[in-house]
Amino acid sequence: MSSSSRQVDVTEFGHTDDISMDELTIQGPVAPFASDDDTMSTTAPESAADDVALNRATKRRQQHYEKQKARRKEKRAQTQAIAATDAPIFEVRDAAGKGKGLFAIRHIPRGTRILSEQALIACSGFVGNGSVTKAFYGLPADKRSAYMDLDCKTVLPGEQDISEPLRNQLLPARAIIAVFQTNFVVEQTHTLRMTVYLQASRLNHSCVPNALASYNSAVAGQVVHAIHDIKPDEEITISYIQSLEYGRQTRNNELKQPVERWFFTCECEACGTKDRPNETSDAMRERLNKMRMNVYKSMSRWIEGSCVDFQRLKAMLEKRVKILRSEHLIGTRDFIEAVKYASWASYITGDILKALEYKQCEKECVLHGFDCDSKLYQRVAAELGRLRRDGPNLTKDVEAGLKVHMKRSLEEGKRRMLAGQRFVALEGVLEL
Ligand SMILES: C[S@@+](CC[C@H](N)C(=O)[O-])C[C@H]1O[C@@H](n2cnc3c(N)ncnc32)[C@H](O)[C@@H]1O
Repeated sequence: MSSSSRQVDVTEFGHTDDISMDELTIQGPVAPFASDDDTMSTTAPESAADDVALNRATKRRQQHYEKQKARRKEKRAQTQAIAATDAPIFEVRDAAGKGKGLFAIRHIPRGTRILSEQALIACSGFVGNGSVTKAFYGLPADKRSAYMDLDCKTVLPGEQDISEPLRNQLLPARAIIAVFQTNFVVEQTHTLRMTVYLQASRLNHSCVPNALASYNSAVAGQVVHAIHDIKPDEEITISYIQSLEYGRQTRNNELKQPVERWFFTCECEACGTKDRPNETSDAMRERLNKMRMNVYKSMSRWIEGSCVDFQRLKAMLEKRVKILRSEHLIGTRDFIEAVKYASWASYITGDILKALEYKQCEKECVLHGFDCDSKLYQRVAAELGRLRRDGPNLTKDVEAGLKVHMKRSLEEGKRRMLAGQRFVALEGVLEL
């Protein structure tokens, strides 16, 4: 199917924010789609033999979906059982060489909401030293002391040669800023805000994270979900960087962008140690980076109206998904993006069954990583529902949705970059 020159509506594919929960439920087995569009011919039966083969394939798929559905139901029951008990599922403990960290104290199944928390301090608009100290002094005494107990590794300009205790002794207000700089997260609400949390701020970084942290507007705060099953005593980790599809060196450089905030070099299983770097993983992540860049380039060209070989793009995206799996990155933002694009590319090349499979996978990952009260889940579930219902008749919507999504991602990237740069304003701390 040629997709480069087609005129498209600017309706977002499947986007709706006010969808009912009924619409979000899976709508039974996938029906084979017949199409009067010859570009969809891979899914349209041409003879009785094709018909029989297609029915068999559909039946197999149906059984596969039923099994998956039963497995999901069982998992969901497990995570709900955990959420229903008041017993803590994690604790804050020393994490060798990393300060403190969060550790599971019992088995945490994938998809469990590990924590849901409101910000201790939130600053919006132009965030500078003044707004952070003002927010701090607005806290009750017990919260101020809990805040000051958070990590404050940050070294501000001009103080490289002063030891950490002395730095904070000399300039107490400086410690307030340093705690903020070490722990803030950037959140997209109706505006961009920078926040510090008491518990979520204890999460350490890994390039093979087992949890995902996000802002959830339904709870007006951070939520953290297990994206893998987590064993008792295992550390709960998240990724501090936007993408994990980079080689080791670049990932560690990313941790220092746009300014050094955290002062550590990651030694997770994907990084290895300085003396024994994990070269196999490094090669895989470099490959992922190249693939991702190629995908972005192709997509940008496509947005600008050039022709793109979607068959090749689809093959590359499928490879990307495979490598992400082998790197244990299922459920991460990178993985969700990869399956989303793989679904789009499959759809555009006429492989609707694959498009459905990838979309189902995306929905499952979003369910585990963000849960059903997130806007993202509601959107993806609605997209899957529409894909199931309307199959091949969505071409325009799919293409338009893809373009809107790509443009939005690029803008979001720029906004986040600006937010990070804005915070460099805190460099002026020594003038307090
Ligand atoms: C947001 S805090 C995380 C919690 C912190 N460890 C604590 O004790 O409160 C960020 C700091 O944790 C440490 N950290 C996080 N991830 C790490 C890692 N993978 N290796 C070493 N240190 C890490 C760094 O000192 C960083 O400045």
